[in-house]
This record gives sequence, structure tokens and C-alpha cells, in this order.
Amino acid sequence: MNDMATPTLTGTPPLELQGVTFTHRGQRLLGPLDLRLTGCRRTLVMGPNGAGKSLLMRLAHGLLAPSAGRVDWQGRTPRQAMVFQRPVLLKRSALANLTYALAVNGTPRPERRTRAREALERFGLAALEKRPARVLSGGEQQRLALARAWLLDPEVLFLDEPTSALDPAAIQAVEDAVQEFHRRGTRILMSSHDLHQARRLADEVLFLNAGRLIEHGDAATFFTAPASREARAFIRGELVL
Ligand SMILES: Nc1ncnc2c1ncn2[C@@H]1O[C@H](COP(=O)(O)OP(=O)(O)OP(=O)(O)O)[C@@H](O)[C@H]1O
Repeated sequence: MNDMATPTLTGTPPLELQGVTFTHRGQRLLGPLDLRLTGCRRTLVMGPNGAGKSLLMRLAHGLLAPSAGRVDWQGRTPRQAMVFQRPVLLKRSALANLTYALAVNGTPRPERRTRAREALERFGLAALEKRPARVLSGGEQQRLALARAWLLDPEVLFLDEPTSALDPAAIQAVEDAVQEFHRRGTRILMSSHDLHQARRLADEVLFLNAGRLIEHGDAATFFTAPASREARAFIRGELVL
């Protein structure tokens, strides 16, 4: 399942959610939820459509504010990046998308092109550097989003269903990239519908259903002996109601 040892030493601060809920127009969509993530593990967020996976990721990353409860990085807020199902790219060339991200994060101008080109090379995009980012294929756009995240050297990387619109070769490229981030010591929090993908990547699983965190545990245990009826049904591929 996981052929790579998980690095255990990390300076990345723990992420703690305490009593987090997200309510919209009087309807509670998520929580209350308590959660603590440490180390630089690969945590897969799983659950059926509408379970609250995206909400959880957005709350943890700070894109949404909880309606109640606290999202707390204990110690300091780490460098973070997020990769979405549909990459958000500027109407510029692939290279310019990366040099822009470096400019925003304060990289001195003389270094930007060199570093951006290294990242394009790493993600197999070197030949496409002049191409407008928005005409790249879905898989290429996702690799560009990953290259941009790579340049920001995140301590925590959020990926929200990054492969759900991709073909198998592009999925493989994204999974390889996730593993590279992991080897670099980045904590990964990634949502996915795909059980096979979760088996390939996960150290631990968060299983959500109807806005509730039903299970949080080691991937091996989750896949072989899930504790809840909902997770058992999900793993068997049944409809979870
Ligand atoms: N910003 C928002 N405002 C209001 N409702 C929202 C918001 N974001 C999500 N929702 C609703 O909250 C519920 C959970 O949504 P979420 O996108 O987190 O589910 P998900 O588990 O990621 O689902 P999927 O697998 O379909 O992507 C859904 O019913 C959705 O319509």
C-alpha cells in the first residue's frame, strides 16, 4: 500500500479543529467536528458526494471561516498551498503563471525565471512554457498548478479532488507529484472519491458522511476493518444513505 517510509521528524505545526461547524442559511453543513493532524502524513479525505470534504479542506486552509469553533495551527501558521479540481490559472503563459507566483511571494526578480523553468521541467512542462495556461489540457493545467505549489515550498498541501476530471496518465502524474511533495516533507491533505487512489496514497483516512467526521484512523485499518456501517458500505461500493 505505502511503499515509502513516512518521515516522522517535521517542524510543521499540528492542525487542530475544535468544535468546528459550518452553517449556511440556518442549515448545518459540517460538524461539529474535532480533529488533530500532525507530522507530514498523507491524509485522504473520503466520503460520498456532499459529505463535506471540500468544506473541511477550505475551512482548514482558511478560505472559509467556521460558523462556530476554532481552526488552530498550534505554534505558527505554516506555508500552505491548495490545488483545486479545476486549476485557477492566470490568462498568461505557463511560465508567467509561475514567475507571477514567485513575485507575489517575494522572490527576487533575477531568480524567478530560473526557478520557474526548473519547476516546469520537474513537472514535464518545459516544452509548453510559452503556451497560454488556459489552453493547456486539463492534465497539463493540473501539473502547472502543482508546479506553482511546488515553488511555494508549502509545509502543508491541500488537494481538493485534484484528479477527478483527469485520464489515467494525468492521474498518475498528479499522484507522482503528491509523492514528491511527501518525500520533501510536506503534509498532504487530499480529498478523493477514488478508493483505489486512496489505497495507493493514504497513510491515514478521514471519512465524512453528511457533514460528520465518522472515522479518522490509519489507512490500513480503515480499508480492512472500518469501524462504521457507513464506511463499510462506502468501501463495498454501496450507496451510503
Ligand atoms: N460555500 C458554501 N455555501 C453554502 N453551501 C455550501 C458551500 N459549500 C458547500 N456547500 C454545501 O455543503 C455540502 C457539502 O459540500 P462539499 O462540497 O464540502 O461536499 P463534498 O464532500 O466535497 O462533495 P463532492 O464529493 O460532491 O465534491 C453540500 O450540500 C454543498 O452544496
